[in-house]
Amino acid sequence: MPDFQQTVGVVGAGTFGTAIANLLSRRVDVLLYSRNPDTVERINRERQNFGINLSPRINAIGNVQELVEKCTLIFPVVPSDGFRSTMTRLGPHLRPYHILIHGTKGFDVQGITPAQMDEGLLEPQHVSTMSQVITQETVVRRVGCLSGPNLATEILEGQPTATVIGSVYEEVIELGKKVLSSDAFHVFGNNDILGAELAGALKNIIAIGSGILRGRGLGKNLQAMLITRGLMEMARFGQAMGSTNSAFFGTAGIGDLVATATSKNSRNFTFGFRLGKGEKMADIEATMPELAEGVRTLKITWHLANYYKLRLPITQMLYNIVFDGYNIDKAIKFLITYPYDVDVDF
Ligand SMILES: NC(=O)C1=CN([C@@H]2O[C@H](COP(=O)(O)OP(=O)(O)OC[C@H]3O[C@@H](n4cnc5c(N)ncnc54)[C@H](O)[C@@H]3O)[C@@H](O)[C@H]2O)C=CC1
Ligand SMILES: O=C(CO)COP(=O)(O)O
Repeated sequence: MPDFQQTVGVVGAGTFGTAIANLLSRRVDVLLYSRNPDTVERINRERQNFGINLSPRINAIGNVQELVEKCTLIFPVVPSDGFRSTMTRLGPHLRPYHILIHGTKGFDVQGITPAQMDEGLLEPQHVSTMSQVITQETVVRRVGCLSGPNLATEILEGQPTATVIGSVYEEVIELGKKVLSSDAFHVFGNNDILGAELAGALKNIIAIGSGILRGRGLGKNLQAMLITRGLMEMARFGQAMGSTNSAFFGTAGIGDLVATATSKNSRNFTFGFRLGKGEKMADIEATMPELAEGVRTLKITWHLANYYKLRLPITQMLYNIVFDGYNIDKAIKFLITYPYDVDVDF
């Protein structure tokens, strides 16, 4: 494939969108979309975002139609609860020749009210991954996802890491590799896009748990066990949703799980850490402008696990702690004494 010369779009000028824009700017010109006109004006004036200097190849833009007309390849990187509305905004301008590779790690819920969900009425038909939302809301078919240990703060500092582009289309993987690969960013490809998306979303739940343990002052032994058993729960849930196990044991799974579940740069870990220190959910919510994705994912996963009749004790205890105020020390005791009888059980 010859060098890709076109301008590439990024939708969402948050920390990860900015990190992706900076990586892309090593190879291509980038248009970074923000829905906030003040953000667009500030980025273009200051040439900085989150205190990081932006490459001269990055320009902020507030007009979605212009972005879509100028860019064939677009990276949507907005939180999962705003993803569908973002796609409905882009949808009328997108054409079948567009390629979308998203970086969002969460689930979409549609066709059920929050109250109905709380009544236990959530079913798989209500839940979509972001790639599914793209194909539901737009004519674009060549879709991929980015998933891996990609803490935005580290990428913005220029630290090296790796990612996976999940897509059933080889050309999407190849194009993603072409525009993103560098000596600071290794890009793998995997045709199991569902597995990559599920792994990226589910690991945030375990990262919350790991943060709780750390906040409680507990050490590496227990953290290691949480990660080990947490990975099993992720894979088991993934199987129920139709993915293979393999994605959970690669860069998008164990790779991202270790990074997110051990880093104070992770919002999910930090959310858990603050819970573990004894802060109340409402106080944390009030001081986290964009709440950690894992909180939403935990609720959706717990309801779907009930639907599938899965036994996921860590997910269960985290749900009890986060949404019902269950005592953390009792939850830890429950898990330590849980009748796990097999070490590797899949
Ligand atoms: N921060 C990180 O280290 C990483 C984040 N991710 C994922 O990337 C996604 C975005 O995360 P961050 O950039 O960290 O979040 P952020 O909170 O820093 O930024 C989100 C951005 O999206 C914008 N936004 C929200 N709803 C929107 C909408 N409906 N239309 C247009 N823009 C909208 C917000 O204004 C904000 O600028 C999340 O799903 C997260 O899980 C993935 C890998 C690493
Ligand atoms: O996906 C992540 C890192 O790869 C998670 O980052 P956050 O916990 O900050 O959302």
